[in-house]
Amino acid sequence: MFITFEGIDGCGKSTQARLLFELLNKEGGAVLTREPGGWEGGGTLRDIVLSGDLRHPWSELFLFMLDRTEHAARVIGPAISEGRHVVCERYHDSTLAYQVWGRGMPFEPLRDMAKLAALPEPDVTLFFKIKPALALSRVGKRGKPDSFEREGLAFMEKIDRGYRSLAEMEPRRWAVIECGDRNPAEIFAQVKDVLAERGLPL
Ligand SMILES: Nc1ncnc2c1ncn2[C@@H]1O[C@H](COP(=O)(O)OP(=O)(O)OP(=O)(O)O)[C@@H](O)[C@H]1O
Ligand SMILES: Cc1cn([C@H]2C[C@H](O)[C@@H](COP(=O)(O)O)O2)c(=O)[nH]c1=O
Repeated sequence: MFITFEGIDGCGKSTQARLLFELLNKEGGAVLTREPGGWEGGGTLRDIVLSGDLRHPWSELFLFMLDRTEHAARVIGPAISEGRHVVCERYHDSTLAYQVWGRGMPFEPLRDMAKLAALPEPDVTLFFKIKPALALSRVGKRGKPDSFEREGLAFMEKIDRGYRSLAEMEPRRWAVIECGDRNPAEIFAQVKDVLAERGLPL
């Protein structure tokens, strides 16, 4: 199964993705990956796109797409073909939430890029829904924020609206995980319930 994890910065995706990966990988074979940068060579691209140095929104978009197409070709596609479970932090929906709702780029052309590039479609997308102020307060306690985290609360509220809209558009693929102020174990229990409902009992 190809499972993507989505949500604003600091929502808890990495924490939950790791818990799921550890469970799925008990007998080996599962893949835990992320965007941007989840392929050999992707680290440099990640540094550039998160640096805040790019001057045109389309440069940012093209770098995220370049990262994704290589990631799909080198990591995600082969793993799916081998029948492995793939747990991926962020995927094309991050582009829709951040570049469309966040940066104001056009929805339909960006949505259609995934089909044009023949990207693998996720079986399930988990949206970790959290109050933007709470997520940002967690991000603030971490080290140096990246360029998106530095955009602040109003920006994260736009991204949050984007994710809510995307989840409403495709309820068969998306599952909303209400994080509230629950601890990681409580949230993970809901992740397992949702995946069981979607055909992956854990
Ligand atoms: N349920 C939770 N309750 C309290 N703190 C949490 C919870 N889940 C994660 N955290 C903490 O919040 C911070 C952000 O969590 P995490 O890195 O998992 O989020 P993320 O969505 O992957 O963030 P980003 O997208 O910015 O990398 C971390 O310090 C993590 O330990
Ligand atoms: C894939 C992707 C990511 N982003 C943004 C979202 C985050 O602010 C950063 C990635 O940082 P994280 O700590 O790994 O979550 O990049 C984006 O704007 N568009 C995308 O397609």
